[in-house]
Amino acid sequence: MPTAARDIPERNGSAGLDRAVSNSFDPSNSLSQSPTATFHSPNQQFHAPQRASTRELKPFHTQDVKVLLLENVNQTGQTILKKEGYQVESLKSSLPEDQLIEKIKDVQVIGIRSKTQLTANVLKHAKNLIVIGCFCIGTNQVDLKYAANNGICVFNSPFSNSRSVAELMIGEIIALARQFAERSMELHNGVWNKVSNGCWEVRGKTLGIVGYGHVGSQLSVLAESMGMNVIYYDVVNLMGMNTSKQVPSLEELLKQADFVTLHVPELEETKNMISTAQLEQMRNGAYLLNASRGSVVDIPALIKSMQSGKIAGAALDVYPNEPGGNGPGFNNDLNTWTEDLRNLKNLILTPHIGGSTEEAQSAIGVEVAEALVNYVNFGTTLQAVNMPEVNLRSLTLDEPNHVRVVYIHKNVPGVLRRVNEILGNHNVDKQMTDSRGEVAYLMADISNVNSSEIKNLYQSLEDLGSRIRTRVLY
Ligand SMILES: NC(=O)C1=CN([C@@H]2O[C@H](COP(=O)(O)OP(=O)(O)OC[C@H]3O[C@@H](n4cnc5c(N)ncnc54)[C@H](O)[C@@H]3O)[C@@H](O)[C@H]2O)C=CC1
Ligand SMILES: O=C(O)C(=O)COP(=O)(O)O
Repeated sequence: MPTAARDIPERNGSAGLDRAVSNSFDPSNSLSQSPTATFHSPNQQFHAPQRASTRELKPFHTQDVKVLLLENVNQTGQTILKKEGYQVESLKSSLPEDQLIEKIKDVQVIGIRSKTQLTANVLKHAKNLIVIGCFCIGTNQVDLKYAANNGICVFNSPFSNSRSVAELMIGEIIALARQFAERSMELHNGVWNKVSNGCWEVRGKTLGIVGYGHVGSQLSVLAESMGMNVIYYDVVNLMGMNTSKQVPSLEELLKQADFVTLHVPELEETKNMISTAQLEQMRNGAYLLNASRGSVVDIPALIKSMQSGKIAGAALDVYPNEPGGNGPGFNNDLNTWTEDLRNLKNLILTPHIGGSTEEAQSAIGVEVAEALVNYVNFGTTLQAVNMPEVNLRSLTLDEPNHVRVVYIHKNVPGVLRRVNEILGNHNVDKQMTDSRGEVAYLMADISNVNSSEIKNLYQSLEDLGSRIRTRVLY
């Protein structure tokens, strides 16, 4: 388990508690001083949950907070984090594991997209890390359980790129039906090939959506507006948009659909969800689209089905292994079947760009960066994907000697009694606690705390056997 130093930045390898407490008690920033002299109200644009008269809470000087952003996180997100005073390093691509391990040792905050793998092996080196921001929808690239059990909160952006993915699917459905990519490639090579054979309108055709969540349901509306019939399969019973209809099994969907499009998360159950048997169940001359995760389709099986003519076309945006950055690299070294795939006709290959639009990326940048700031500065876990959602009304400027205690602990009996014995010498103004699996999250605002008492308060909580992480914000 991490030591106390995890929660607070270290310098020159020394444990950070003394420094954090003394740093936070810069004489000009003393709790005993006038609150208006000490605290200023947070910038409303970036602290949506806070109100104008609320007080900023900082665990340490914000300029000590180090943030590593990978995979070209949008400028909107970078701006928000820099405005807080955090030290932000932003790289355009992901990092190989050994370099990632070196970098992650230093930072309190990391921001990634779909490529960077934050496995238990990487996270065990992240001794100072308190929060991960996935600037995307998927969180399969993070070991969420390991993170929670080690007090690292994870946030994502649940729907800001859903529309972009749905629009890409619409473009690709028409492109496949008209063999558009093929004709364009031929003409780029100087070949005029005017054909109608095997080219169709999409009106009146059936679209089968697998996974009717944020992306699937958006796509459903767009497809119906082009006159397509929409059916969908999902493990959850969901109300269909407009006249779309849920079917009881994947097999039923595959038998009926002219176009099959996949929008499920990467899970054990969705691995190779479309393989030889499922491709056989599809209609002759049907089309397959995958913009979910590369593991969902058995690509060698798809190659065979396309070579035999059973599947008339496909569009792939995601692959089991994807390059770490832009440039050459989509070859057999990455996935052994890449050359066979590249040689197929009526196959649209895109480099995981489903969510890559200006609109989506700038919205995601704001959403995730705000969640990170609210977590670092205020302990708020609203919208967290691996921790219970806990928030308290903000402390105001009228509450000068207040401290916010955040205590992440093992979800075992008797912890609250012991925590409240420690907090009990002060007035607990408000408290919220919730649990998710093995981890519980407690937030309490307590009053009448002298600066000299904070270190003891922190240490007493740290000494409890149930402790995962303690943060004292004031
Ligand atoms: N290509 C790209 O750039 C992007 C890819 N994605 C991928 O698309 C996936 C879906 O995104 P959203 O629609 O936002 O997710 P979502 O969570 O809103 O919807 C997923 C749906 O799949 C269903 N589902 C789960 N397991 C299933 C199973 N075994 N069979 C059938 N249905 C199942 C769920 O019940 C849910 O309704 C994400 O998890 C992500 O991996 C998301 C955004 C961009
Ligand atoms: O949002 C997702 O889950 C995606 O797959 C998009 O990922 P990206 O941000 O483009 O790496």
